[in-house]
Amino acid sequence: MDMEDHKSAIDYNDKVISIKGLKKSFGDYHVLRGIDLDLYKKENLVVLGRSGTGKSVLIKIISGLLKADEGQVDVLGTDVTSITPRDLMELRRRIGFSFQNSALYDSMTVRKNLEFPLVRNQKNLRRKEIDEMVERVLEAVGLKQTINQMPSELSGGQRKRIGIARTLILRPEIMLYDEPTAGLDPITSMEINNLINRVQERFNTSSIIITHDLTCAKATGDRVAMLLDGQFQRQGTFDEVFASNDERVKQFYDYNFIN
Ligand SMILES: Nc1ncnc2c1ncn2[C@@H]1O[C@H](COP(=O)(O)OP(=O)(O)OP(=O)(O)O)[C@@H](O)[C@H]1O
Repeated sequence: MDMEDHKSAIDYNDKVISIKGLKKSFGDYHVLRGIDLDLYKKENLVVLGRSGTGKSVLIKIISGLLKADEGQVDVLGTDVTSITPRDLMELRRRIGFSFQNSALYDSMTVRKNLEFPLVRNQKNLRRKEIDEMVERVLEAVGLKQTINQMPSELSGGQRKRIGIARTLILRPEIMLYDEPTAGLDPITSMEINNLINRVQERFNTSSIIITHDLTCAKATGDRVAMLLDGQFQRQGTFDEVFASNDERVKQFYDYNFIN
């Protein structure tokens, strides 16, 4: 990392997400049973939880794709539980999604893939501005040399990084990463973890990182929150969360630490 890369200070006076008493059920199944969670400006928050505990449901509620049954969900100063469709669209532009299925367009070069969201969202950009923005995000993910390549010529890790670059080009204030290291080998995973941290520093983003890769959690999380039985039972630094005698926490640690 170069000299200008240093961890930006988290601003604990600025909550970008504030969730209180969030509940969500599907029929008789109570997935989220009273969630309280804050995300601060420039913070990386890792959400841990076993498969099926409601991590994706939580992200969908934050991004307005699912409605909460109860509770308050403030995102960038707006309550998404009572938002109009138009305001929701505006809000979504300020959020970057890095999801497992956010695939690149196979028939377009890296450059075209990166231009795509820009050209669609900001109609009046000049060629020079577009080129500069593409180069800036490519540089940020360390893949300038791939600009004219096709996605099929890239490794899985490189494709993931280009996907993150494509999200960054719209300058999101919040980044949501869903299983960012799933399916990647340990070294490639480490590169993605470093990138998540670099994005936070360079772009001053606040992030929620959903994972069950504990190496990723430890490397990226300023704070870790563990979802157990529909609630965040434990929140704190990685070490604080796992310094627990709770059998469920111990079990999670034993089965998920890949290294
Ligand atoms: N639209 C829906 N309708 C009915 N049930 C749903 C719906 N969405 C999610 N669920 C249920 O809610 C529970 C939590 O799902 P969710 O996808 O949030 O889990 P997760 O923690 O993200 O798990 P994973 O790590 O496997 O992705 C699951 O039991 C799922 O079947």
